Amino acid sequence: MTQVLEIRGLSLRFPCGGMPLADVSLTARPGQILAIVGASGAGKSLLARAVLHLLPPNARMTGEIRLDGAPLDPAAAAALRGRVLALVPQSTTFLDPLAKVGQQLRWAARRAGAPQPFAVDQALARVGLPPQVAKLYPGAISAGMARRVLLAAALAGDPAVVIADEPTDGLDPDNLRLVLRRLRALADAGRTVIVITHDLITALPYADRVAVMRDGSILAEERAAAFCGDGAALISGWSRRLWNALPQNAFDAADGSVHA
Ligand SMILES: Nc1ncnc2c1ncn2[C@@H]1O[C@H](COP(=O)(O)OP(=O)(O)OP(=O)(O)O)[C@@H](O)[C@H]1O
Ligand code: NI
Repeated sequence: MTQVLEIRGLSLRFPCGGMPLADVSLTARPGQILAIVGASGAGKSLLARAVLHLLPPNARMTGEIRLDGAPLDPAAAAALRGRVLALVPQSTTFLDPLAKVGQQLRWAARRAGAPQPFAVDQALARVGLPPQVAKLYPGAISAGMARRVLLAAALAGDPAVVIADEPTDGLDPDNLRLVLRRLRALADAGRTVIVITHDLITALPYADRVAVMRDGSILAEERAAAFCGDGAALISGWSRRLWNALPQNAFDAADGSVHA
């Protein structure tokens, strides 16, 4: 099973200017959750889409992406997408409004080569959804339910590499924990998991490593544990600024400011 995902010197340009990704290098490893955190517009979703070669047609990409050492070019990505390499997209509009949830999960499972018949009820239960949801159209479920349906669809074929783009957005605390625990369990079972989020505080207890992204660049890559305690193990000044902004540290900031 291919699992080590390496991104080297990845840059993205749009013809009308702008460089939404600038020389991004990252490695995601089996058995770990790599959290990619950054503000809105940092380039997190474009990075996810670049890995799967699902970019806007006018995007020009340079750099290298490898899966277990083999180049992940457009042809390789097309062959592996949805099977070995799964994306949980950020937008719930990726659900087909004209097909029932159960049908969409069966499609995802067939595309992924999962054993048939596919156990839709179990797939729903694993993301905290009752079996009746299978019979509903996306228009009849809430945004938080739709997000979990997208997760269930992405996981239908037990992919080796999972990139989840804001998988907890809009979820209540119980379901948020359920989703992150599910992703943690996948990593513990040897899968390679990337969680993209603007919410460091929520992701931190589940992550192994944290990459901090801003304006299309990776500013820092740290062990998640380095954000605990006094943050002395943090390597980068950027990470320290993030650490200062964690609620438990807000009033301990060296300069006394909440927004370090
Ligand atoms: N098709 C496109 N053409 C031009 N610019 C784009 C295009 N898609 C995205 N961008 C720009 O690239 C930047 C990064 O976008 P991206 O969606 O990756 O951000 P993000 O970090 O995922 O933000 P969010 O947290 O809001 O989801 C943004 O400034 C955005 O305007
Ligand atoms: Ni995004």
